[in-house]
Amino acid sequence: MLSVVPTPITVRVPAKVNLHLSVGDARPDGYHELVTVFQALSLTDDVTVVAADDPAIEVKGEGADEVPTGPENLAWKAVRLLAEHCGRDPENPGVRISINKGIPVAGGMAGGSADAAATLQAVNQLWRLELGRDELSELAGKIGSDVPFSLQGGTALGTGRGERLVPVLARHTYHWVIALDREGLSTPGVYGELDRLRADNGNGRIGEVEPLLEALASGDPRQLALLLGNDLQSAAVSLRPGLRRTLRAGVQAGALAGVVSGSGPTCAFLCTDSDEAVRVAAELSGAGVCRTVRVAHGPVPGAKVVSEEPAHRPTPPQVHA
Ligand SMILES: C[C@@](CO)(OP(=O)(O)O)[C@H](O)COP(=O)(O)OP(=O)(O)OC[C@H]1O[C@@H](n2ccc(N)nc2=O)[C@H](O)[C@@H]1O
Ligand SMILES: Nc1ncnc2c1ncn2[C@@H]1O[C@H](COP(=O)(O)OP(=O)(O)O)[C@@H](O)[C@H]1O
Repeated sequence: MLSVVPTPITVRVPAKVNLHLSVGDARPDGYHELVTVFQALSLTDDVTVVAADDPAIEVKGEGADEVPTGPENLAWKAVRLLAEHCGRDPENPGVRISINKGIPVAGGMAGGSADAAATLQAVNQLWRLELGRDELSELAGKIGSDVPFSLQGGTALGTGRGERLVPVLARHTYHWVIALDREGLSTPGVYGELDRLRADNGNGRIGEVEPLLEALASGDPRQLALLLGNDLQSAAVSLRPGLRRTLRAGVQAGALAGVVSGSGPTCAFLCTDSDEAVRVAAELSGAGVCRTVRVAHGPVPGAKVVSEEPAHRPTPPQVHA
């Protein structure tokens, strides 16, 4: 009898930073209406899926210990949703998933969303579903507000919960220094803290998004730096006061500007060019204000298949007796 060696599929997927994150009031469903500009950065996770009788998930790399491997893992949610969508058994999807994390966990850089997006893309190919971009994006939005952007990548304007996207013209590659904190922050916790701060003292709001879109079209990082803004920053700083020091240290080290990424606690610093980013990263890493520092650039593409190789390549062919 002939059996086919299962072919694993690996998808690489980027982190994101919010260049602009304007948060409206809480809606009746508990979500906040957003106007945000996402940019996909070159910190990535790799997600590999392979057909297997015993479904399982394994997580390696940056912060792997903090990532659940059960049904709460967003990659599992993606597999179950796709199985339901195409009439397979969601309890027994016959897929094994391996995640190699380079995106900080609970860092406000959409790592879990990235893994869900990568899994949608990979399983779409594994099961030869041929779902198009719009259909995958609709499924992505059911998993989490950030998941459609992780699929799409680039630079995009997000509205609604953040799931409705329009691509944005970004003329330039931007160079970032990313400061990772010692411990994550909970996204609902940070939104809740913002509501509390606003109820207590009417906490200020960042301005309109149009000037930032113009700065992106001009391609001038100095202009963009002046316009980075995040309504969640005050809430993240309120929960993690040490971030104030981190933000100051990045600018003192020579970054054009710094901003808390999404719900934090990761801070992103925009630099004039790649050499300057390396220099700022070295100085910031010596300042003792964060766990570790990375250099990244953006925009980069969204979730993308990077390999479709045989799992164990004994010697070709892929079919054995
Ligand atoms: C803050 C942002 C900014 O891009 O990113 P992160 O910092 O998490 O990466 C996002 O809004 C996070 O999106 P995501 O992490 O996908 O959130 P979801 O799973 O959809 O929602 C988790 C919880 O966050 C809160 N939430 C999320 C999105 C939104 N527009 N309003 C909200 O209030 C709700 O409490 C919700 O229950
Ligand atoms: N594949 C995954 N990778 C990382 N975290 C995950 C994943 N699936 C579920 N989670 C959970 O989601 C929480 C938020 O993680 P993450 O998406 O990395 O951060 P953020 O929402 O701040 O961008 C984590 O604390 C973890 O418990």
